[in-house]
Amino acid sequence: MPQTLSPSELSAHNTVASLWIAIDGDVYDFTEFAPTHPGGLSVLLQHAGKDGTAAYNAVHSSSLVKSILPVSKHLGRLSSPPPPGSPSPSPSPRETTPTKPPLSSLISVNDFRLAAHTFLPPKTLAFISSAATDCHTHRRNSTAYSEITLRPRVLVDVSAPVSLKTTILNQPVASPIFVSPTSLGKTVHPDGELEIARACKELGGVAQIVSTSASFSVADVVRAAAEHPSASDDPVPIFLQLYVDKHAPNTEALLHSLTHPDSSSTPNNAPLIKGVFLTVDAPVPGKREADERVSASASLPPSTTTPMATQLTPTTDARGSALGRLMASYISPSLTWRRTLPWLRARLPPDVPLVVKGVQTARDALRAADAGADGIVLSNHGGRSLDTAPASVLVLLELQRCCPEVFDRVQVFVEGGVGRGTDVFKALCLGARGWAWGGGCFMEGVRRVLEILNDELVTTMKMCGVTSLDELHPGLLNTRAVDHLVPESVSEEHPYAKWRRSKI
Ligand SMILES: Cc1cc2nc3c(=O)[nH]c(=O)nc-3n(C[C@H](O)[C@H](O)[C@H](O)COP(=O)(O)O)c2cc1C
Repeated sequence: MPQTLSPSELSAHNTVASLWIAIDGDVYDFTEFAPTHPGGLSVLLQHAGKDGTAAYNAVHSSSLVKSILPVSKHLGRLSSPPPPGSPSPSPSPRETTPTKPPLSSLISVNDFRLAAHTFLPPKTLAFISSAATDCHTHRRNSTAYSEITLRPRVLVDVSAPVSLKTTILNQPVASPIFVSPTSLGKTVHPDGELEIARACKELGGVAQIVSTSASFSVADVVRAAAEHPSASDDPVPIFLQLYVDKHAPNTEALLHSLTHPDSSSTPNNAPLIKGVFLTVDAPVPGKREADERVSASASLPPSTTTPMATQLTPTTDARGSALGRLMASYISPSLTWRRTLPWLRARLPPDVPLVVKGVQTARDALRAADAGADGIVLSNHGGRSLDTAPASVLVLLELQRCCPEVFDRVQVFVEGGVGRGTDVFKALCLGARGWAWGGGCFMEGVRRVLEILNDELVTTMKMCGVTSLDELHPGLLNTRAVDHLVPESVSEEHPYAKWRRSKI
């Protein structure tokens, strides 16, 4: 006999920490599922603690909820189900004035992600948290790490302090963890990318990659870092993430301005950037349905300008309102290994490294090395581009299995799967030089997030019996649970399925 729950019991569970919704008279606990809801957490929050029957039935079949949630999450029957869509007795968090939780109460990256869902405006949230179609890659980026287990060494003296200092593309940095480019920083924080630069400085010089579609120019970001008072005087290495413009002269002008600045911007007219990360995993925008669904006018901050890219006004079209898609229409879809890399190389001073961001196979890692790239980022845009592309840590394993020599030819970085210090540890053990974090989602507390990740990395190292980054190696991991998912050769043929023209 199922338990009976009253509407007031239901209404008490109206937050990300405890998120219950009634559907067709049954009460379900969505708390664990909510962060991975393909339509976005914010939609579930709108119905948290209430009867969501009408909204649910408008988009889902009645059986779906039962197949998605385990039986244990079906909590019981609602005693007197209110008519669909009727207001709940107590207001949901969305109906009250949202307040930001104190930073000190957030102690993990996931805490930040959940907190963002409680106070960011719907459109901002949809833009930063959405991923492509069913979000499989987005999820697998992190679950693949959890399938890889650690092999700790015990009774090792780990009393020595751990230094995370290393180099990235010849630049000294305070940590192998650095900040990925995320566009339109102002949608999250009025100072957007400037705030990230300040945090990177306070942490003793963490590398920051600034998006072509950033809310501030690279020159502004460099200045913000330089002018920010901080106990550490170590410089913040700032890199440009490059989307090549359909109108190539725009890109040429941008690169020229960053590599040949006037003396008012940098001493000795040195390049403003320490390198260029060319993004190659988004020749066309991914289909991010949560972003398409929320109207462009839904509480978007007034300023969504991109000083380094073609200006566009977010709007709505027949496919929806995705900010990511509408703002990306300046990006060229016609880049190639043969034309684009030599063209870019010729436009950069020899000491400004070029990195290919978005490599997803061993074959393309070799192509990047052959094309003279200095580094590659194994990335799928955080699952925002092509759903069911492989989790990036699996591509790292693919390189180890199929073309280990590539680690001697280019610096290999990994990103995707915002997570834990243990994830960073695993990527470093597998030969990654650095691990980039998609910082845009949490601009507000970027310093604290980086501190948490660094702290978790150090704890993991000590628990595994190592006190220096040089001591990390694959033998500290057990990858058997995912080894069967890793391709066995760089061949681009399928291992057994053969293409044949139909004879029928
Ligand atoms: C809000 C947002 C904006 C992004 N903008 C860009 C961008 O302008 N250029 C780019 O190369 N990648 C962009 N990315 C992808 C990130 O650089 C990175 O690949 C991804 O966030 C890594 O996955 P993670 O978020 O799971 O750490 C963006 C990601 C997010 C979440």
